[in-house]
Amino acid sequence: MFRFFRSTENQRLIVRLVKESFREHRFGYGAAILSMLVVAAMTGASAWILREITNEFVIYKRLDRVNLIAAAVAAIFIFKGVANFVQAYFMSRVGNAIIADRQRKIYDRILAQGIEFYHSTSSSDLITRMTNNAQAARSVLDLVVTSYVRDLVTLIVLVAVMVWQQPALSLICFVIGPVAIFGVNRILKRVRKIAAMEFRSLGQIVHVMQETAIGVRVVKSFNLEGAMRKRMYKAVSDVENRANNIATLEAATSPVMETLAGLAISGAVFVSGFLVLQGGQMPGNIMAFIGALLLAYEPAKRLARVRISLETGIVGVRMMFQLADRPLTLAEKPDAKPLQPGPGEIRFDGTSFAYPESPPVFEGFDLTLEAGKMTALVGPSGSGKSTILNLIMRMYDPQSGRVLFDGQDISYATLASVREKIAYVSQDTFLFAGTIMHNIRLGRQDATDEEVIAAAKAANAHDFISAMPKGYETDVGENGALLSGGQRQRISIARAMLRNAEILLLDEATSALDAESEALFRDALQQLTVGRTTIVIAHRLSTVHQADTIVVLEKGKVVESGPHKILLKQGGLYQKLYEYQLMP
Ligand SMILES: Nc1ncnc2c1ncn2[C@@H]1O[C@H](COP(=O)(O)OP(=O)(O)OP(=O)(O)O)[C@@H](O)[C@H]1O
Repeated sequence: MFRFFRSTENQRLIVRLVKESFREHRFGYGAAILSMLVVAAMTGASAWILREITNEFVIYKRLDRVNLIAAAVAAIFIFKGVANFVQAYFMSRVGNAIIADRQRKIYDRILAQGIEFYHSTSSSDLITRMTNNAQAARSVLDLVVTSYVRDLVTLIVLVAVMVWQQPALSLICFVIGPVAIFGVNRILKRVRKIAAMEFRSLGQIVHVMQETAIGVRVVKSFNLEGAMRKRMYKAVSDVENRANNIATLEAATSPVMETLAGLAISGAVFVSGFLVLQGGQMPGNIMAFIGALLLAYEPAKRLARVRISLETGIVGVRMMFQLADRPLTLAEKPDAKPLQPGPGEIRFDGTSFAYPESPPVFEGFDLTLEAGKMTALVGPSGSGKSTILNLIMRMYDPQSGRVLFDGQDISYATLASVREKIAYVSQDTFLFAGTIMHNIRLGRQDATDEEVIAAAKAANAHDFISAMPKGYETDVGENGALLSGGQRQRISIARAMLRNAEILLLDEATSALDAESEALFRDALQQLTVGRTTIVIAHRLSTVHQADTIVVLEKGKVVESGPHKILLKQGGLYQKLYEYQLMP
């Protein structure tokens, strides 16, 4: 136990966890700790009463004390029972509250992170953290409180009883204790290593499960069941083996402890025999001593093993704090102000940008996107089209230069005010679990049912929605799996319609829609773009025709810009792309 406090990293983690949690749950922990003290005192009293029973009944033959002592025994156990209940009640209340608090905190932190964080962290890792780390925090706190308060105080009380009754005999405990701690510590290092590996394997199980569910079409069509099964079985066996290893190591502490306890108790019994039979000691004192020694065994065993039990939980707590301490990849400036309304002009002014650990995409990039007009971005793959949308949405901040909305630098604005101005229709439409009504309403959460229906009508989605048996209350399935690609796209347009934002960003879908769906989609889009600053990554000839300006990008530079007809006549990159790439 004492060595535990020398392990500085674990100590730091636990002190931080205890500080944060005790601050928030003062009352619950206070009540639990008080009742633990009562439990400890009652355990001491139950050893003590053995002395009274033996001396008063056997030696002094005091019939008049029988009632009193019997009542005292009953009182000790009733008090102990009630205190145990109070302790368990508050510990589980606080424990559950801690899991909930931690999950909220972990989620808030993940949610506050910028998109870069999500690119560098696997979703299975996040899911495992959410479930495991909060649980780990609870187990560590439970262990710390029960071991270092209940068990430690019980042990101190019992040792006090022992010393009081038989000071010389008590020395046995002071010899055996350190030997036990030394034996257990040797096992500890191995447990630590295995616990970390077990966590990684758990993450792997979630990861493979997720890939199976998301990639089910590929898994089935390429007959990948065997390969996936192999990966899953390996992860499952890894967890099984590691859990077995930890259990074996934990169990290995038992023979050590039992042997030492056996030696201590038999030594004490041996010496006591002489003390009573030849030394004239009162047998009651010896009974109280042996009683205390026997009662001390369980809390002492738990205390000696506490570090091993803590090890698995600490892995999760460490990960939880790593997440909490990870700086936000994109944070608002402390004095960030909301953007003022304006017509919706967007300007890149000497903007330089590179993704983390990647070469620059833009260097000193200038571009003005006119308010209320439609600009189509075209260019070869990797030329920077999606990056322009990312910078407008402020998914990233440029390393130098500015992105301005109506003359206001968006990196000094609040994130919410930037995103409020934008409606984004992405190529891979994402629908959330729930009904069609719910999914469209995500565009503007205070919209009435009538407004949602109006948006769906404008997006040419109303007819197919009404034709469904449950209409707007139809469940879309996971990520809209129960709808067709064209239907999903029109729902995402309805969502953007409802948002009614100044700026519309459109990563136009390349997926082949049938002719009718495409016509409906294009028509819906046309309605959506009226009067808004629209920037579209164009893959369709029709969209390029519709655009007021076409900006042709190549390797992060604007190489041509202007209306379709003029660019086509110039015979440059646009004409080439138009002929080879954009022709349907
Ligand atoms: N998250 C990222 N991290 C690192 N590099 C990235 C990231 N996203 C894009 N890039 C790189 O930035 C450059 C510009 O990519 P961008 O996605 O803007 O091109 P694009 O013109 O939209 O291409 P496409 O038409 O293929 O979608 C490319 O070289 C790409 O490899």
